[in-house]
Amino acid sequence: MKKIALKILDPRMNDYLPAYATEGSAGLDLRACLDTAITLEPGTCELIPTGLSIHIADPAYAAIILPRSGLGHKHGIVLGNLVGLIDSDYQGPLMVSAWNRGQHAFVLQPMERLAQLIVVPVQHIEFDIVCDFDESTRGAGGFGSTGRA
Ligand SMILES: O=c1ccn([C@H]2C[C@H](O)[C@@H](COP(=O)(O)OP(=O)(O)OP(=O)(O)O)O2)c(=O)[nH]1
Ligand SMILES: [Mg+2]
Repeated sequence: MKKIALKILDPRMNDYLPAYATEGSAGLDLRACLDTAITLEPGTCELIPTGLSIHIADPAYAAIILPRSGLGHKHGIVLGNLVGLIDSDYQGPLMVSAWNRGQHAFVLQPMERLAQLIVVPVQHIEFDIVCDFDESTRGAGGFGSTGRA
């Protein structure tokens, strides 16, 4: 298994280290490392510390922060940046932008699971500047060009 350096910024996180909930889980839950509950009013966005920092170090990997489906679907709590991208050279605190896109205030409790982190492979590329592409079946068709049903 790939090892990634993890720094525990808040000692309370020792009891809440991110772990895969099941053998097949893709995501590691990230918690709201707060001292007191905060209320996310509808339409507002708050940057929430996770109490952790990671250094992936290997440019062939990145981490992605995603919403939790239950919070997003039932309570409207998603991410202010929609998706968070953690660069392999980032060493700062892992933060979650919590956005209440719903109609009701949401009280976020200290240490509540707020979002999830996945680690994904990344392919660095270089560009080969061309005037024309080799023709593909799709060509420039997009945005529904293949129909709906
Ligand atoms: O949800 C997020 C998104 C980003 N980050 C951290 C890790 C990431 O490596 C860094 C920069 O993120 P990004 O490149 O998406 O933001 P930017 O607005 O382009 O900032 P920068 O100019 O620092 O790259 O911020 C988080 O902690 N949480
Ligand atoms: Mg950036």
